[in-house]
Amino acid sequence: MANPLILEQVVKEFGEKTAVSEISLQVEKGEIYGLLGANGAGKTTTMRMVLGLIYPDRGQILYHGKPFGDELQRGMGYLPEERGLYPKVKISEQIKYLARLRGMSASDADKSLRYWLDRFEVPEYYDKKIEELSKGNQQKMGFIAAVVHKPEILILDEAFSGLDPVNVELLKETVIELRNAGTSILFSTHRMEHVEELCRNITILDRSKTVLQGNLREIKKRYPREEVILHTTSEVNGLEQIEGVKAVERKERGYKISISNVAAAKEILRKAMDESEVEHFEIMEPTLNQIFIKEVGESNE
Ligand SMILES: Nc1ncnc2c1ncn2[C@@H]1O[C@H](COP(=O)(O)OP(=O)(O)OP(=O)(O)O)[C@@H](O)[C@H]1O
Repeated sequence: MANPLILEQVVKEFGEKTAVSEISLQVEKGEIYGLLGANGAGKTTTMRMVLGLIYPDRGQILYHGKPFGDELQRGMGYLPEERGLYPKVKISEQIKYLARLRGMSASDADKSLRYWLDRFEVPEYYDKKIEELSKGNQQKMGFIAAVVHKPEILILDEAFSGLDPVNVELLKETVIELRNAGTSILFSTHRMEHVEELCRNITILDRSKTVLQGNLREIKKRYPREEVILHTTSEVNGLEQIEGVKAVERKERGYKISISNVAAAKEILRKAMDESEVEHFEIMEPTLNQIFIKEVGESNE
């Protein structure tokens, strides 16, 4: 069966401005796909096209192998970056209304809404208005509005921004549960650690263009390891003098050392073992944050 969501060379222009140029990607069933990029890179525009809110100028978007149609909208959920719910309407009214629009029966919509309010430990919000809630709690209601009808494809644009750490964890757990239940999730964020935790495949956009794409594990393997973490029982002198060592940072429990080649790492370990006792030695994989800055930073220079 075709993947739930496929973008093929999708282009969007606003007048002279190309917001998205030839993006291609595929989101599989039960995966969280990361869409990353600096401000203005084209993430929201891409998501709005996936939702059928705006149309591509070229290329195509396929849902289970088919182009966009009314019935498809029912299978999608969207948490917009900006808040999308009416401030003065009762939460239960508007979320149930949205669920019914997307094909749920009144009783299923009610059941599902109550399930989610309980899940987020705020059953009393059923009778409240959005304007009565804090910003973070409004965001949680936006999330419920996106998932209340059990969509197959879920679009999350900066879903965790503005939430406190406890609520970030809560939403993260929920997103993982939805993925495990088979939901295909297109996820945009500026928080690289969330991508590292959640996403299998990623696309990094830079000023409308795809600059990096693929499986996150494999991408990380392609980048050189340029950092060593070393913990020893006593001080090790002269690490800076080793060939290939670029910088040595003293940390609470040892050293963080930037290197330009693997030979330097071996030499660091040898010296540390000669002069002290090594408690921990690790040649670190680059973080996604470092990769992002490398790709997006360099092309902006
Ligand atoms: N309706 C529009 N009319 C004209 N230009 C637009 C429109 N929507 C987006 N753009 C432009 O397209 C580019 C991509 O914008 P988009 O909102 O997709 O970026 P983004 O990656 O979501 O950024 P951010 O991280 O800041 O949310 C920007 O330069 C933006 O100014």
